[in-house]
Amino acid sequence: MTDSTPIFELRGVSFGYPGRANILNELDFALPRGARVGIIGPNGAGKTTMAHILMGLVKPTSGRILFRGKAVESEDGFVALRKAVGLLFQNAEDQLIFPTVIEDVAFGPLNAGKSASEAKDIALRTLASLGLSGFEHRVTHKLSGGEKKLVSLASVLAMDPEALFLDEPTNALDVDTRERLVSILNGLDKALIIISHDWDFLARTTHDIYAMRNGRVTFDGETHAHQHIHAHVHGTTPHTHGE
Ligand SMILES: Nc1ncnc2c1ncn2[C@@H]1O[C@H](COP(=O)(O)OP(=O)(O)OP(=O)(O)O)[C@@H](O)[C@H]1O
Repeated sequence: MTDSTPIFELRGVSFGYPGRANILNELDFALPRGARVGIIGPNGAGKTTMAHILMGLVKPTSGRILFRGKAVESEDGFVALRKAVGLLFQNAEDQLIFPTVIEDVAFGPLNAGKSASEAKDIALRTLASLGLSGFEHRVTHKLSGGEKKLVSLASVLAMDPEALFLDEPTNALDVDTRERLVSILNGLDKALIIISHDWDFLARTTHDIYAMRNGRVTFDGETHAHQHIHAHVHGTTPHTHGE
């Protein structure tokens, strides 16, 4: 692997759910090291499915997944990929499976072979880095939606992945929690790939925008130069960031 080898690649990936037409058609996508990428596309376009195929949770009908330049051909390969690329699920409930916060956040490090005390230390440090000190003994299912999202993120960051894949992270977040997420993500030295309908969020956290259409992902431009519409001082007038 060289510095220019992407962290992961999807090559010629096609997929359709049983009995339905293909939603991914010969899709190609690569995430370079250190890249910060947004993915947009209409509801039902297949963005979440693409994320799940990458992580080995759904098997493509055809095509290949490469991790650090090598084809992933076994569950062990996907285990290694999932350590390096942390997926933040669209629904925090899919991520948080234990009764308490500390158990959820320590699970990844424990599973990766850390001792119980090392895993606990990592979990406490990760929670503190997200402003969640004191949350460790909270009951997970009693947290608010925004708190669950941040604890989910802590459980992913505790694995210290090289890249984060976030699936619609701002859904149902209030303004303050969304702002917190922007500043957390901008403080991370990691590659990012973010699926979102939230233009303003993508403009503030990513550099390149890709669009999913007709089962493929294509480069749509740099975020700062992208014309778009969102709730903003510009109202609904299309504008360029930096204006
Ligand atoms: N397990 C499943 N079985 C059958 N169809 C499914 C399944 N999961 C998703 N789909 C369908 O596949 C299509 C793509 O879904 P997917 O969640 O990947 O889209 P998306 O681009 O992430 O959409 P959104 O922006 O609404 O989250 C949708 O029509 C969805 O209903």
